[in-house]
Amino acid sequence: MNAVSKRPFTVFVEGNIGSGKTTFLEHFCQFEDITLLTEPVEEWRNLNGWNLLDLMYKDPTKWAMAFQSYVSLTMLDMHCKLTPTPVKLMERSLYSARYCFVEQMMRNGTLHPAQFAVLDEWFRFIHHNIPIAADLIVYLKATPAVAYERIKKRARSEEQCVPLSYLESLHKLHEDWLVHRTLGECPAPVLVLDADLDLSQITEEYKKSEHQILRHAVDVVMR
Ligand SMILES: Cc1cc2cn([C@H]3C[C@H](O)[C@@H](CO)O3)c(=O)nc2[nH]1
Repeated sequence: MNAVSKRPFTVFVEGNIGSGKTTFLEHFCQFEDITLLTEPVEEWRNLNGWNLLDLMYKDPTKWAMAFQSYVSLTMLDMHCKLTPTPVKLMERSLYSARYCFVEQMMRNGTLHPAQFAVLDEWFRFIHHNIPIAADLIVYLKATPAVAYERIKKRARSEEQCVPLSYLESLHKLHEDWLVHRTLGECPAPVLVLDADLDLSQITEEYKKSEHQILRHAVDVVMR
């Protein structure tokens, strides 16, 4: 009788550009009972030699559709990845793809309504036909000004042209989706963390999520 493998406790780590998701995920590297799936930015920067991220930021109206189509494919790949561990932490999801980034690009006219309709249809089809598990959403809530400063400091070349106004509208979409619940569907309970805290204080903030996450990682003795 082969053991029926329970699906892993799945966490989406959501937040604006520069909200500190990578730093948050690195905090959980220490636990071997957790599989970390970080955002496949390197795949977006090199698809058969094409840097779709750069193309999108350089000419959004021309490349947003191709970029968001590919982002959705890579996110679906992450959702479908089988993990050997009882806990799976994903950076972002098909939900933030649809309700934050695609929504933002439709509202600011970067995506033509017909292009938006195609991306929305893909999202609906996947959402209704492929089980995309979520047990908890950790929302790293950062004020746009703090996120903006971090982006400048991180200096990812493609992002240097991202204006504060873009972060402000993305922030509002995250708030509507995860806090006010006025946009789209929220697939799991949301734990909001204060992502404005700087590195020294933020580890304390992370510990708030440790309990909710690690209690599903069988071999970790709680501190
Ligand atoms: C799901 C999803 C993630 C994601 C990231 N991005 C951008 C924001 C950042 O500049 C970079 C890495 O997150 O990619 C985007 O435009 N659309 C996205 N959709």
